Amino acid sequence: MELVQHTANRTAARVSTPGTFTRTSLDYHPHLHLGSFEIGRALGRGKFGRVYLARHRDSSFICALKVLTKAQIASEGDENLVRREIEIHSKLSHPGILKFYTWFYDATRVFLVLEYAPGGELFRKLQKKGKFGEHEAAVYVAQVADALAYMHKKNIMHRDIKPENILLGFHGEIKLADFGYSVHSASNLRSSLCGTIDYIPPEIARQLRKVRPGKEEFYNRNVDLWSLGVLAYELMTGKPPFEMPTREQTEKKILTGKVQRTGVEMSKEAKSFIRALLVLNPDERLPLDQVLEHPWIVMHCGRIRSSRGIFGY
Ligand SMILES: Nc1ncnc2c1ncn2[C@@H]1O[C@H](COP(=O)(O)OP(=O)(O)OP(=O)(O)O)[C@@H](O)[C@H]1O
Repeated sequence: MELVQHTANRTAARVSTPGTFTRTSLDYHPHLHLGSFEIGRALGRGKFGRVYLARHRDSSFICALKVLTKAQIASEGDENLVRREIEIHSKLSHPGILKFYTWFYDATRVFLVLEYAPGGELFRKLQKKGKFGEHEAAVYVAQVADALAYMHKKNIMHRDIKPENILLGFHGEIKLADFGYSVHSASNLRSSLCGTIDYIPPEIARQLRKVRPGKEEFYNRNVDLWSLGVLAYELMTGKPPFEMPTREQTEKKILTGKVQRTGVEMSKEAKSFIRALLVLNPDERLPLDQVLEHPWIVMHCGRIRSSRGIFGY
């Protein structure tokens, strides 16, 4: 399978804490091992290893097996990232979120048993099509908003919303994935740096640029609202709104909050939707419940009262 090429300036800034990888009792499955699965084609490659299509031999259940190499995790000092991905992902159950079934490990690898998303990455589909029409974009954005509303209710923020982290199910429905940067927002405030440069909100860009050295800048779950606005813009235009030739210029542009003009025609509802989310002050961004009530969403998806409504379950 051809591997996904991320655009050059889509580099992630990461902060990680060293530690050792140990199992958590949660969702650990003591009876599974690699031999329990028939391994099929490679679905893709991530930072720590490959993902394969797999079939559980006893039940014939089809799934995706994400194989992480412990040595690779350790060499990057990313044990906490992986531990967090498992802890958070295993707590989530929503039709718009890729299911995390279980995990196990051997001497050299950690295996995550995940729902198989046959539609692949939304990023690939966007690359192929160039951009989506407003209706298709609104349907995707509404589904992501619905999944985020579920996560935020559980006090978890995703922090890494972007088309690369949105997979597609059998019917083309979204399956939010990649919870390495997600975090419980019990205090509602976290100050670690994360995310991909095009999608980072100004409150994080400011930290990256150390505009206020010595002063710790906090952020909360409203980071996901900004990223949702970036997603809506990119799906409709094919380009993220603050994309610039260099990372530094992109960060500066994000801090202005002024989106690029494109030749792409957009309805006034779509513009108003993006404007309501790409707001510099995190507290003034359109809250998720109002996102689903926004005229742009309502005109394309109808009124969505619950996750049942949008996913038709
Ligand atoms: N459940 C799945 N169903 C179908 N394809 C998948 C699934 N999980 C991953 N993939 C494919 O495999 C690729 C690698 O996934 P993986 O989650 O390991 O890494 P990533 O998200 O691209 O990067 P990173 O390692 O930085 O998190 C994805 O880009 C996707 O194309």
